[in-house]
Amino acid sequence: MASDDRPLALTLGDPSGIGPEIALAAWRLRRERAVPPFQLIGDPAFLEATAYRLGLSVPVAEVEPDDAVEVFPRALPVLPLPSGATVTATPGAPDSANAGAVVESITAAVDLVRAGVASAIVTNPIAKFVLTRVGFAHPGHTEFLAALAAREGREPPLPVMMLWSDTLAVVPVTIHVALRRVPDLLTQDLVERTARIVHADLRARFGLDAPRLVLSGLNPHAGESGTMGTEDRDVLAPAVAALRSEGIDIRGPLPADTLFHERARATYDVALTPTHDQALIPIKTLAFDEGVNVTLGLPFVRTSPDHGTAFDIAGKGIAKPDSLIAALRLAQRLAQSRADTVLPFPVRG
Ligand SMILES: NC(=O)C1=CN([C@@H]2O[C@H](COP(=O)(O)OP(=O)(O)OC[C@H]3O[C@@H](n4cnc5c(N)ncnc54)[C@H](O)[C@@H]3O)[C@@H](O)[C@H]2O)C=CC1
Ligand SMILES: NCC(=O)COP(=O)(O)O
Repeated sequence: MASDDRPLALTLGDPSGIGPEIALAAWRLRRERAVPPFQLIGDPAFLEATAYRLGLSVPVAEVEPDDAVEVFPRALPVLPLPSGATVTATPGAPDSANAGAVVESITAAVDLVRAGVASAIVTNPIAKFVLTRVGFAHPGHTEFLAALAAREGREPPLPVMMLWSDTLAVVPVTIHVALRRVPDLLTQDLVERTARIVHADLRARFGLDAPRLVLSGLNPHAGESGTMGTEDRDVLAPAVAALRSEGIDIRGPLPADTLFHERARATYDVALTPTHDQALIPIKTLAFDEGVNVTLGLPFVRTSPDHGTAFDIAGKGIAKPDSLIAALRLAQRLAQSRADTVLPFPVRG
């Protein structure tokens, strides 16, 4: 089967969050917004009940993996969980009783992609604490998917989180870790490996011949020559020098506070930052509804909306499906990408 013909695998996410309702909304907008065919991996009866509760006329069809594309125009295809687990959930009230189903949906999506039945994975948001309190060992999808991608006897790949939009693309070098741990984790090796993956994936999957990277500093004023912290001078600058000597177009470390205004954004394709929030605050400010979370460095394509479970609005029917739709569309394009396909990186100056 050609990659164009395969559906995307959409995970359940936290069933008490907005994932199920934005999946229903995305399906309703499939024609208007050219949403590519997807199948949700979960409990068909739960999706049906969610549609009913919200007053949405969405037919839900229980499918086999190969049926989704044919079914998609007329019904939301839902593939039951391999274990047959069912789901009950109260919107806005996360319950670790569903942790097994949430995790199983993710592993099933990876299995579908591995088997060549789905072209890419799109994940609905999970609440990390709901899973970790029942022993889930990974801080997020990004790290879990890398563990699932590991080949026997080999180190798992280094997963790289990129948040992408038409306005800005950003990569946090450290991801889900406490701020106080960042200086220790921010090694020259990590910066270099991260930048190499970003460079390679922007070329191979996003079709950019010569991606322009920048790296922000960790400290105020990128350390002000070592007077406000030494990591910028002693760790980040040598990483940039080494990467440049390999032919990677990267500048930095540059002061983070002046890296995200419009003229600065026109000078690069993607900004790498030492910490999670240095990267995610600007993109969620500029493009919250359109932003997509893409995991680079994996042997398969995975995207996700940029937002979380939004328990505060779950079940109210007001959650916007835009970021999920952007994630579905980007996943399809990346799965089909060839070297001659240039995705709209916004920031070409
Ligand atoms: N990819 C994933 O699985 C992600 C999961 N999370 C998880 O989500 C949980 C909640 O995180 P928060 O920091 O509260 O962020 P959040 O993104 O869930 O919510 C932040 C604010 O944005 C609003 N919002 C989010 N998505 C929206 C949408 N589609 N339409 C309208 N309004 C929307 C919410 O109502 C809330 O006011 C956390 O447990 C976190 O771990 C957060 C980000 C990504
Ligand atoms: N803040 C981004 C986020 O939490 C998404 O994490 P992941 O579940 O995609 O690893």
